[in-house]
Amino acid sequence: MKERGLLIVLSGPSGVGKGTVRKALFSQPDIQLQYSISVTTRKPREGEVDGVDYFFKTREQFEQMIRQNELLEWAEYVGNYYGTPIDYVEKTLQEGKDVFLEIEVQGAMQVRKVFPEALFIFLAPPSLSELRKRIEMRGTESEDLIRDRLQAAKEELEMMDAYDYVVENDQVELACERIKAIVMAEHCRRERVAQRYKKMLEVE
Ligand SMILES: Nc1nc2c(ncn2[C@@H]2O[C@H](COP(=O)(O)OP(=O)(O)O)[C@@H](O)[C@H]2O)c(=O)[nH]1
Ligand SMILES: Nc1ncnc2c1ncn2[C@@H]1O[C@H](COP(=O)(O)OP(=O)(O)O)[C@@H](O)[C@H]1O
Repeated sequence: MKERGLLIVLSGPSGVGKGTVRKALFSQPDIQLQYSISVTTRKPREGEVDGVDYFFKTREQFEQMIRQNELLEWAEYVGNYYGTPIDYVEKTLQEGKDVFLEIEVQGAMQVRKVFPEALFIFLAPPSLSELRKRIEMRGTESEDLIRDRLQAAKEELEMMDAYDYVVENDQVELACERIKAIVMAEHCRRERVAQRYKKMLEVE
């Protein structure tokens, strides 16, 4: 039977650079990850494509997915729903591939209940003022929404101790290298545990 893939969960406040770091990570030839596309009721930003960045749904459609147990986790964040379709995650892990979730903290805590063996990484900003600068620089949100997201950021930062690793996103390339090192180390650890277990069974 094929070994199950590793589930990797990346969280961090809005504007910290999750999307940017993830894209850098996915362009690296020496690490193969499968991105789980989330469902959201948020309106698409300019340039976002349905089925690539998110599956964009109405609130009714989203609530139906909740009722039909189609989501591994979901949360309401700054007035919109976000959730992870469970089928893709389950199927891909079973194929032995690593799955990468980029989700906020409430959802991450729900994932931990279902997949305690997943790897939880929190991407942290160098400072709150740098975080504000990055959200403003991106220019996708109004002043009101920036304020709400910064408020949510403060609550999210309080949750970082619940993660296995905290990675600072001071520079994109460095953050990307750190995450890569964590994933590779976790693979080695799992391999060692599996081998020890196998040996133990051989002896008995
Ligand atoms: N719980 C949960 N959060 C998600 C999911 N997809 C995205 N998010 C998070 O929702 C928050 C808002 O996402 P978005 O509106 O795209 O803003 P951005 O992170 O500032 O680009 C971010 O923290 C995302 O990581 C999901 O499927 N479930
Ligand atoms: N290490 C970094 N240094 C400076 N700017 C960054 C860094 N990482 C990301 N950014 C910029 O910050 C803004 C928010 O990044 P984004 O990836 O959209 O964040 P998130 O997905 O966490 O909301 C973007 O304009 C991005 O180019």
